[in-house]
Amino acid sequence: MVHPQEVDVIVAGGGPAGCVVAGRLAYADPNLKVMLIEGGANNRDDPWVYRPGIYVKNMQRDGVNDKATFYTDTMDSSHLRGRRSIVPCANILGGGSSINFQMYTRASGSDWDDFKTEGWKYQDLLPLMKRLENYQKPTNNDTHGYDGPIAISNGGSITALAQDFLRASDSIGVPFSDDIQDCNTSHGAEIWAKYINRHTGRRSDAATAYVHSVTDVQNNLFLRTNARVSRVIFEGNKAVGVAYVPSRNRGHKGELQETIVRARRCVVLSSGTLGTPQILERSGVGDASMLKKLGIKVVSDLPGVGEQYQDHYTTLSIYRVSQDTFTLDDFLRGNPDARKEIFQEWEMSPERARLSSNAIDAGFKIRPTEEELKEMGPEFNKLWDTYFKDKPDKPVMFGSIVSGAYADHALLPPGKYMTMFQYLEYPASRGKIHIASSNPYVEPSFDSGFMNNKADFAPIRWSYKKTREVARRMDAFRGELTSHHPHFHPASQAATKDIDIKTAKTILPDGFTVGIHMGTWHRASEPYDASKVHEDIQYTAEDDKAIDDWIADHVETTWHSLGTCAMKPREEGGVVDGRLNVFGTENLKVVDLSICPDNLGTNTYSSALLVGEKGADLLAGDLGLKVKTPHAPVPHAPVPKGAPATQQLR
Ligand SMILES: Cc1cc2nc3c(=O)[nH]c(=O)nc-3n(C[C@H](O)[C@H](O)[C@H](O)COP(=O)(O)OP(=O)(O)OC[C@H]3O[C@@H](n4cnc5c(N)ncnc54)[C@H](O)[C@@H]3O)c2cc1C
Repeated sequence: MVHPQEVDVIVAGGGPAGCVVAGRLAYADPNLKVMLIEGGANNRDDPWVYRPGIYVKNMQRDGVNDKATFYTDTMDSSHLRGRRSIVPCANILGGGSSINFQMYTRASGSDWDDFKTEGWKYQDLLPLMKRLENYQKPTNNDTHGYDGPIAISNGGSITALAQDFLRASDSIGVPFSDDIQDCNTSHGAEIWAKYINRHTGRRSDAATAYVHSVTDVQNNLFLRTNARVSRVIFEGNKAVGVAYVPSRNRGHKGELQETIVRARRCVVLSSGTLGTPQILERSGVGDASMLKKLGIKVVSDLPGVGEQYQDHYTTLSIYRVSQDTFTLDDFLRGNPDARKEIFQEWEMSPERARLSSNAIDAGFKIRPTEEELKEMGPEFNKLWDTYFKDKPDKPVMFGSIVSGAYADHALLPPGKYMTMFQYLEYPASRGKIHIASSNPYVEPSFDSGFMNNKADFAPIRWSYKKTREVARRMDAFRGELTSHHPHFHPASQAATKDIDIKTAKTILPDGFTVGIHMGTWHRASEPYDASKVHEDIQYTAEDDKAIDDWIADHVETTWHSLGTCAMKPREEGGVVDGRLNVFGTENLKVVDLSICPDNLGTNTYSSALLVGEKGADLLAGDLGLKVKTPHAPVPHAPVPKGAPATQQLR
């Protein structure tokens, strides 16, 4: 296909939101010329993308074929005890949806109402939430959709650890529910669904669903990959095109080699929360004084660009499990037999293979009780009163279980593990990102802002205790991997204990040192006793301090960046209006998670798709078009004979 130098609409960035906009518009009108420009490689039919269970590999950083860009704090953070945090974000077509962990959750209804923007209320958005889904699970509420391009299911397998987790959660007061993604439930546990098509076993990424589906049947959607958009081209304040450069700056002795493509109708920026503000600033949209210092001509003075960066915060704690539990550890270690078995299983029947899963099979949303709130200190209580108290649909924390260690296995002792993820859903902390040069190859200045508001410590501390109580009550539990827990004083009642000697002997039956008794390095757990009644661990103020230090040392991104180009009034630091138009410009929209003026209590793929759907409708409205449903047939998603009612028919 010959690439035109001028099209109707340019979409800069091929993440979920960008794929939805480009795909929906191109499908709406075969005469409309749409170009999607993506900084990373094409994801089409890449087995390292579509096989769900190998997602952790995407977090390896080898500098050769990285599927992620790794943003590191520019300065040491005093809130992280001198550490710099790292935020990986996607660098591949499909954006986060090509490399993410495929966990399906949705925001609470009040999250959207809190945007306080006409047309963005929960009830306005519900039809679009349904439009995007091909929900492949049974459900008892009317919030899901069945005819959309994005498949959601339990994947090819669910490990036994999930049931163990759900039973133990129930015993500590988190009840089981068959769907806590109804945009309303804020305290409950469930089998965690996945962005996996249950009929093919493949990841349901946004590029396959929205873009490849259209390029298979029409020729008006032009795709450029490995091309980094450096800036928007303006005539006056009207966007008329973009300039892009090769993503890798290897040729031309480091000189900028820009290619220009013109857009007759609109330029849409969808380069994600960390990419979009950089493009805006390089184009002259941002804080005027900062831009002038960098020698950039100001098009629109918007000091809010790049500010109010938000994420969710993850801590993870790792536990030992019995040797007869199925976990992915041997596969993740690269054990040749485990690898062969799991890959072969996928080749034979991907729809029910263990690789057709992310091994994150269960999770919960939780809110504290009155009693627990009292222990959470004044900073969090203040936030509770203003932010959570009157919004009963907002959870404070998520927790989920991984059947295996989410860690570098070269650094772990032999054995089997489970990981508890704790996610803070509405942090009060804020960060920022700004360019340091007009050159698109120069690293930006980044401050993740993690934990810079003290109110964020108490809920994470609370959820660490909660997930630990769940783990201790699970049948598979065989101790704590002490390196991945707070360093409590050894004499504390809360001190962690590693594997029990009986289980240790099943790991290394011929080991001469298993169970040697020195009393210092290793504190063994009691042997497993199925009839034991567990009392909650009591924590002292010193123990709480140990947990807070551990949080500062280890809290990480949840890869849910949002908020740097907020949709709110200009005088309040807003960057876009309710129709996603950039203030002070014409023909320029932002459509990605950077537009969120407040946080969303969810793993954010669902929200990025929803913002994309809303953006597609708004742009279609501007162009006098209407989005067509159902969307073009999704490649590799055939409907088997005797398709159940929840599968889309084609
Ligand atoms: C490792 C990881 C795990 C995650 N796990 C989950 C999960 O389990 N469940 C869930 O719901 N969500 C998850 N997420 C979050 C979810 O994937 C993101 O919220 C979502 O992808 C955001 O969509 P977006 O369109 O706003 O931006 P992005 O996905 O960030 O897409 C932006 C795109 O723009 C491209 N780009 C950037 N700059 C430029 C430029 N200058 N020129 C051209 N292209 C550019 C990037 O390469 C990228 O493809 C995860 C994300 C990551 C990274």
